[in-house]
Parts: sequence; C-alpha cells; structure tokens
Amino acid sequence: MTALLEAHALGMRYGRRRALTDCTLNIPPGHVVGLVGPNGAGKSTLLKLASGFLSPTSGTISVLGNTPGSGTGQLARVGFLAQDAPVYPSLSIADHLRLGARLNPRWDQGFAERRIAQLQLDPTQKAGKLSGGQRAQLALTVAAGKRPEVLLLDEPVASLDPLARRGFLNHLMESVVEDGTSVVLSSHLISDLERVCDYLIVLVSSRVRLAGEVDEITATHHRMVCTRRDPGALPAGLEVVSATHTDRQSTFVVRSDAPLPAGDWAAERLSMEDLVLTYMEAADSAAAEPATSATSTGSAAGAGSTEGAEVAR
Ligand SMILES: Nc1ncnc2c1ncn2[C@@H]1O[C@H](COP(=O)(O)OP(=O)(O)OP(=O)(O)O)[C@@H](O)[C@H]1O
Repeated sequence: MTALLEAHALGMRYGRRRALTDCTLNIPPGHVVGLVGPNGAGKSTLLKLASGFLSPTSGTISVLGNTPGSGTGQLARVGFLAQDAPVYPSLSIADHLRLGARLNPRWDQGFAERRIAQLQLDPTQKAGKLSGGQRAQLALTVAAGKRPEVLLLDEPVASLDPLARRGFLNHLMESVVEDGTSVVLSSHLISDLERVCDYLIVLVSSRVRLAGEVDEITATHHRMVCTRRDPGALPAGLEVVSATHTDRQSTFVVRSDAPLPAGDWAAERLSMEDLVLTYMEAADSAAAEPATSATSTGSAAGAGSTEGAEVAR
C-alpha cells in the first residue's frame, strides 16, 4: 500500500537555521493527520516540503509514492493551502473558481459554487475586499475544489469563527468519508484535531517527538500517580516521557506497549491535549537543560531535568 507520506532523515535548513531535523515518517493512506507543535516547530516547513513548494536540504520525502511537485499529475493529486490563505486581491470570487477550473483537471465546479453559496459569499466580490476568515474560506474552497487525493492544510481554521470552524471540519470529514481524501492539517486548536484526526504528529524544535495512530497512542500512554520515587524504581519496560514530583508524590507519563502492570499507583489514560502538552513540555525542558543526567528508560522527547520536573531519555 502506497504511503500517504513517507520521509527518511528529512531535513530542511534556511541558511543556518534548522527548520526540520532528521524527520522520519511513514503515514499510511486514508488518514486525517493532525500536525501540532509550538510556534516555529517546523509544521509549515513540513507541509511545504510535502506540497513541493520547498525542496529538502537533506533526506527524502514522498507523497502518494512520488516526489512532491514532480509534474502536473502529482500537482493535481495534492491540494495545498498555505498558512496565509493566499488569494488574488483584484480577482473576484467567481474569477478564482474559473482559475481553479483552468488549472486543475479534476476541478469540481458544482462543489465550489455550492460551497460559495453556503458561505453566503457574493461571487462578484473582489477577494481583496473579503474579511480574513472569508479569504480563508475562499482559499479552502479552491484547494478542496481540485478534488485532490491529499489535502495539505496549514492552520486552515485559525481565522474562522467557531461556527465556521465546525462547519469546515464537518465538511472535511464528509469528503474524507465520501471521496476517501487523505488530509494533513496543522493547528494549534487541539480540541478541533481531537474531533477529526486519527493520526497525530507532534513536532517540537524541528524534530518529530511523537507520531502514530491516535488510538494506538492513547492506548499506550498512561499517567501514573504514586508515592514519591525515582523513575528508575518503576517496572522495566516503561518509557518515561515526563516525571514531576511534589514532596510526597510523583506523577509520571509513561509509554508502554504492554498493559500496565498492577502496582501501588493510580493510572489513567491521557486526553490528546494532555499528551501533546506533555511531549511539548518534555522537549522544552530537554532543550532548556540538555546537560543534566537522564533518569530512566527512554523517551521520544529527549533528556533533561528541571526542579520538580524531569524528562527522561
Ligand atoms: N523563509 C524562511 N527563512 C528563514 N527561516 C525560516 C523561513 N521559514 C521558516 N523559517 C524558520 O524555520 C523554523 C520553522 O518554521 P515553520 O514556519 O515551519 O514553523 P511552524 O511550526 O509552522 O510555526 P507556526 O506555528 O508559528 O506557524 C522557524 O525557526 C522559522 O523561523
């Protein structure tokens, strides 16, 4: 089965600045992939590499088995919506749809017109006179009207009001179900991603910290609360992602492929938001104090420790 997106040791530098480092991914097709991470983590860079807007400075990337941007066939299969929702200010909405029809072999004019009508936008209005959210809706309509096999969306809902956001995500899910479209979307709104994504990538400081199917990720991560102890005192086979301590109590987020063994701790699953924040904080602490000694079995997040909070390698 051809992967939706495959990357091997993918790297991207802008001059001396690293935007992506040693990124290896293999995402099966048919997924809705949530791409999360703090500002500057490398999310837009990954999406631009996947769409062919940028070429990597090291490593390889393929989308649906082909090099991104390699020929008109590949361009037609991949729809990309950049973060700033680019539109042509002097062209009308109808002009944008005409342009979409000219440039895209699988263009769906009926879909695009219906969507513009649903949004109650006037087709004769110039794009430069639209609000930020309306511009984003127009850019989304053009990207989706291509009827691509993969939609790459860089923070598509950031400028939409809550109702429009819900409408957009519902529409996205419909095209996933009806047309089998795969989607990769970046967002800082984890609750939105939680509703629609079945695959998650957490990027922090240019590196992939966590990637996998949401069901598998949520089944294998646990928060354990117990009397104060070192991570090294936990059962073997648990990968400690983060550890925080009070005088009497320790709280660990651990990853374990096997069911958690019974013991003198309380354990619970984490929400997607808790998981993402744990990996982001862990990577942050590791970056802040890279030289401190590691304390336990392993972590995708790196090594380091802060007072009251540790991250294990
Ligand atoms: N054109 C560019 N020239 C130089 N550096 C760049 C350029 N584009 C991005 N960067 C740098 O690359 C890194 C990754 O940026 P990127 O835009 O991919 O992050 P992001 O995760 O999408 O951030 P945000 O959530 O703020 O949109 C950042 O350090 C950024 O400053």
